[in-house]
Amino acid sequence: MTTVAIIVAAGRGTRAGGGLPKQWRPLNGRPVVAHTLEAFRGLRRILVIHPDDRPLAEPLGVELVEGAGSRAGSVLAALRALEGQDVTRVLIHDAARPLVPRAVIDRVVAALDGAVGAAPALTVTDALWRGAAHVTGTEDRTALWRAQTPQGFRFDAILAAHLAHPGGAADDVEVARAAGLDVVIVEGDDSNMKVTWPADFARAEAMLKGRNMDIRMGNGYDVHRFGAGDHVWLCGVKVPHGRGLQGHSDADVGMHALTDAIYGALAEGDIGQHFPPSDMKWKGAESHIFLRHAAERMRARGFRLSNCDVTLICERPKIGPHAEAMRAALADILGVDPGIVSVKATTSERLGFTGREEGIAAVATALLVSA
Ligand SMILES: Nc1ccn([C@@H]2O[C@H](COP(=O)(O)OP(=O)(O)OP(=O)(O)O)[C@@H](O)[C@H]2O)c(=O)n1
Ligand SMILES: C[C@](O)(CO)[C@H](O)COP(=O)(O)O
Repeated sequence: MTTVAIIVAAGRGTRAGGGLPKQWRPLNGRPVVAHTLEAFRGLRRILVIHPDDRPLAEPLGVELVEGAGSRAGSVLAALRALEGQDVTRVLIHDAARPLVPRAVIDRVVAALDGAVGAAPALTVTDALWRGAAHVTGTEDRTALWRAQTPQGFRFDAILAAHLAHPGGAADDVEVARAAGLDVVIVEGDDSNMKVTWPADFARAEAMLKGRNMDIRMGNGYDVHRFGAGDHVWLCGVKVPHGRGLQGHSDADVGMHALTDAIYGALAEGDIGQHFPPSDMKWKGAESHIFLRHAAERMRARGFRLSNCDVTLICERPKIGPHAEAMRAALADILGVDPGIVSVKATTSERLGFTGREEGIAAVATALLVSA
């Protein structure tokens, strides 16, 4: 059983405007048609092009067929090119539908096991009105469908149907129906939109970004012991206290936990790996250096911070009066809005090392999303 995907891309995209025909314009950095072809990977693919677009199409490395002045003419050109090649089924798809989910393609293919033709569609969920500037009536929308592609057929049947058709059909299902072929409806998908108007590019890009979104969560934990001193650094704020925190750097336990949470989300180790305590260069270092580095790594990897949450665990100093300043300091270092930075504190009910005031612990979580 040989199934071939015919991707029709010979139109001029006049409604979309923008100079280059819509299928050659970029969507998230790649031509629309490159996304469409990728959706059919694993199948033999034929791309139907306008002769003027050959220089754009050749680098894609797929089989090319030159189309005609109408969509139906372009489809027929591909069908004729496949004649005598032992092709049993074809999936005819608009290049202008780059977001077709694999599940839709699979449903069409599966339905062809028991039918001559199969095509995806969606029910009409909005009311349908008649009229111009004013509503003059409402259409009955029961049994109405919004047609999508790929439209799949037994090869011989659809070739014969196209050869017999007088022209002017909206799609291949119309051609098939005119030849008396039965076409099964399978479930389509909202993301399988056809890029038709200028605003559709932004909509398709947003959908693509949502589909490819990478969400990363990381956590961090740190502890520093109390020693002599008259202040502690916590989340970038100098807090007066009867003792100080000991450490190789300025011992900002909250900032260290947050830095590790970001490294953790990136799966890039921890502070110790990036700034080894054995390296005297970092002796007494201000901890914003570490947090800035983690934030730079985050941005370089194409992520942004969705939110972060730091909890300081200590009996004293009391954190509440400083929490807002800490949020602002962390947000400033990270280059983000303080609204996505949380700093809070808890005691450990006088239990354990924090309860005995031997040191301060901090835990942090960070959520990163692809930018
Ligand atoms: N002569 C044609 C006309 C259309 N198509 C393809 O058929 C699909 C659906 O058509 P449509 O969205 O109408 O594309 P265009 O005809 O390019 O758009 P417009 O009508 O705005 O010019 C598109 O992938 C288009 O490239 C084709 O291969 N050959
Ligand atoms: C083939 C099609 O995409 C199915 O919905 C549609 O018929 C193409 O219509 P257009 O008028 O060429 O935009």
